[in-house]
Amino acid sequence: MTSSSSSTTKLTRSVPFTPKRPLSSASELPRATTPSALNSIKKFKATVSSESRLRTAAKPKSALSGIPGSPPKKSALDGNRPKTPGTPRRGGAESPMFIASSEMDVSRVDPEEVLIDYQTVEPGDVSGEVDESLLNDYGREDKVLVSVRIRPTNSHSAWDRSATMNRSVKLQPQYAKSTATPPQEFHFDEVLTGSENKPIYNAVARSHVCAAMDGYNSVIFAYGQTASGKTFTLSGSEEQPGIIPRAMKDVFAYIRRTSTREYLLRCSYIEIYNETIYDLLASPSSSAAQPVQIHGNGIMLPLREEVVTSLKSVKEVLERGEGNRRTASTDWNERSSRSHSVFRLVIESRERGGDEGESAPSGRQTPGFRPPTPGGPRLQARGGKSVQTSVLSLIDLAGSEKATSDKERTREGKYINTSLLTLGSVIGTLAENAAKNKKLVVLYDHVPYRNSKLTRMLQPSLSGNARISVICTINPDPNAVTESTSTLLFAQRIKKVQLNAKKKEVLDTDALIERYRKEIEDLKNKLSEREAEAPVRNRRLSAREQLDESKAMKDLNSRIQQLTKLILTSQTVDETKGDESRPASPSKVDFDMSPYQLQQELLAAHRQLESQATQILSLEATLLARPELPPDAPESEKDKLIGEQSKTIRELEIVVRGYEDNLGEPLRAVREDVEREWMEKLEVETKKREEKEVWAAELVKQVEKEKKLRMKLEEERRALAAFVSKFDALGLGGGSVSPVSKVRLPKPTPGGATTAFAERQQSRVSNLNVAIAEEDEYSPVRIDLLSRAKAQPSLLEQMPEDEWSVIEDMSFEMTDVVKPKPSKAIGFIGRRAGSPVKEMLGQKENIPL
Ligand SMILES: Nc1ncnc2c1ncn2[C@@H]1O[C@H](COP(=O)(O)OP(=O)(O)OP(=O)(O)O)[C@@H](O)[C@H]1O
Repeated sequence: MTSSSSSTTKLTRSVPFTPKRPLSSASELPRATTPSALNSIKKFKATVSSESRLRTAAKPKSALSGIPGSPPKKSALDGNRPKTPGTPRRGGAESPMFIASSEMDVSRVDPEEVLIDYQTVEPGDVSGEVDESLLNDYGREDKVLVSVRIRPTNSHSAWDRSATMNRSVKLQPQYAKSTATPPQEFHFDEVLTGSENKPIYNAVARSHVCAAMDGYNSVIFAYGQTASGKTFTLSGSEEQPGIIPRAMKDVFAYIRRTSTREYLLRCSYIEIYNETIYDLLASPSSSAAQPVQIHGNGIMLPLREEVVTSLKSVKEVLERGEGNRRTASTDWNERSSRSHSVFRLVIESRERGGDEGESAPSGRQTPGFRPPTPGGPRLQARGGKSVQTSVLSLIDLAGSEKATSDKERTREGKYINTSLLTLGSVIGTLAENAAKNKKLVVLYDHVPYRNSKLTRMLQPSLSGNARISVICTINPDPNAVTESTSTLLFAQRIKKVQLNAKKKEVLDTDALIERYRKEIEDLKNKLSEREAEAPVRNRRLSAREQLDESKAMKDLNSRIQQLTKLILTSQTVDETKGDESRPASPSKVDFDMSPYQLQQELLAAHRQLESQATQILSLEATLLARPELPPDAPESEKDKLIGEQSKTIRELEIVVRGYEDNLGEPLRAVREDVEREWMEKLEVETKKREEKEVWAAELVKQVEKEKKLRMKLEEERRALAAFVSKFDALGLGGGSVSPVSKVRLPKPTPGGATTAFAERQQSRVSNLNVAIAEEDEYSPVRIDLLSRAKAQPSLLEQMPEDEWSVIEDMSFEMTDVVKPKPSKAIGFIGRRAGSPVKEMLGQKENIPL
């Protein structure tokens, strides 16, 4: 924390910087030692002050000289933990202290890079190197630590910060509104600049992180105009990790080095967008359906809190929350935070050893940190174990801004500006009240906390129960002088706010760590009871029951292990690291695997189980963290709770219904498509069928007709046969010689009666076909009859052969003697039959041919 000369030296070197938006054009002194990652950043040079007044006076070279690789300072090794700022030496105070909300922006964090494992923590990053005198100073004054960070610029800076020991900033006279009065000079704890985040963290945040680990609520927030560098300061970049990743690294480093205590960490991540609080760790749908509400004493519900046991798990939480954050491109910032974001780490800790049957390990001591004595002598005397609960809140406020060209951005800007304005007036009132307090005025002004979600959430912290560090970021461009002045005035006001943070160190049976510890003890007792009874009991039990019993004992054991794992100690923190380096589990069991590989497989499986168990416990914790109403609570409160829960259920139902509808819709659409397609096909088929039915009816009609014709023909055939018989009788009868008898009937020849008859038949069929054709040109019957007519043998052909033989016998020859005379009747048939048979047949008028 101490701003040493070394750090100063470092900071005064020119630092590269490329603002994402074109702020200015000129560049100042480029820095040769710039990390390559910052290549895209335009170069600039700015002098930096990272020293505080007292620090400079007391220890010109201290903590910051202990950058990576530096050995711990002697004072640290003495075991005298430096006091965190504002620490009131009132150990064991039981005054109620509630969790304050906190905000932080992680949008630029690359956890992979910044969340370095605690084992690789550089000595310079260890909290123990914080300068004790500095911490004492901040603690004694109980003031907010106010720093200003001037963003590097490529153009001319409107602000001069080198006036007074780099702790003050003054507007250059040529940019002042009036030349009559010289510009005001602003004084702060730190006035910093440059693109390096490490000195910023050391100067403005480290002491507060340590204070949180020591049991004080701590709030660190960045305030300033949009695009002035708030997110860069809190989250940083891959090359320049900001306060959040550095703070998390310090938390684990602190645990690793504090062998006398055990810790339980859980974190949450929220954002305030358009005056609604969203849980960034819940799914976006449930977070939207059920926004977080602030209840009495700043308690937020429903809020998802996740137990974290390693930097890796913090990284996961940060990544998840970051993914859900709202950022957008504005006129001033390519990726502007459109909401206030709060990352909170709840730290529960208690002294190790004693009732949990563990002795304090002989681990390394945090350099410069004396193990805390929880509860103080009073609690110790009671024989209880006090639990410390504190919250570290890291807040990235959305930037104050003018109206933008985008309608939606302007609407967001309105909410942002309103909440920042409320924050300003709250701070103003608090500062006035602090002044009145000094003057022993009893009547205080009302503080308008409730005028915005942000101030409501910050109420517990702002009303004094937290260590606060504010980093006000300003854009040094001459065209941003108005906004920068406004930011500096805010910073000046907040400096006057009086704090009185206290540790919450009580016999808290509700603390999660205590509940877990208690559960572990109960489980251990159960396990040892079972183990003691095992020899006797096993004799009575069947093999099956013995198996069940051993499984139950295994379950007990694994639950104990899971719970134990959540409680972090200087030793388990190391174990967590070990777990993370294990290889991933192979998906299939390979019997050719070596025993070592199998063991690794087993370990990976165990790890997976444990992480699931951790998740379950985390959820249990969330469940338990919900407020419980005592049985004697007023009915109105019960009704309110029931009402809220029913509302939640209803909202969830709506969400579920929405999902169902969304799922059902495509199915309905598919069904309709299929039905439509098949309906069309069905219609076509129905039409075809109807046509075929008509066709079939026509066929039946024609067949009937044909049948009738056939019957007629049959009659004719019979008549003809009868006639032929009669004719035969005529030819053979009486023995008398008649002119006829002299006639020798010729055998029918193809050119004779048979042919004539066949021709007639053919002609009849043709006539018939013509008739049909006239009726229906396309009648199937016509075609059928034609084909049949061709295939149909003539009546004579159908005549049995023996009958033909009769006719053959009857055959006669036409002689000149008996030459039939042409008659009308004969003429009737004679037009086509020239044979004698035809002529004779033609005499039979009743035979239609
Ligand atoms: N000290 C700095 N050194 C180098 N780059 C910086 C610095 N401060 C800000 N920047 C760059 O300027 C741009 C805007 O910064 P940043 O997003 O942090 O602004 P902001 O105040 O968070 O804006 P908003 O309120 O709109 O979210 C970013 O590209 C960032 O990397």
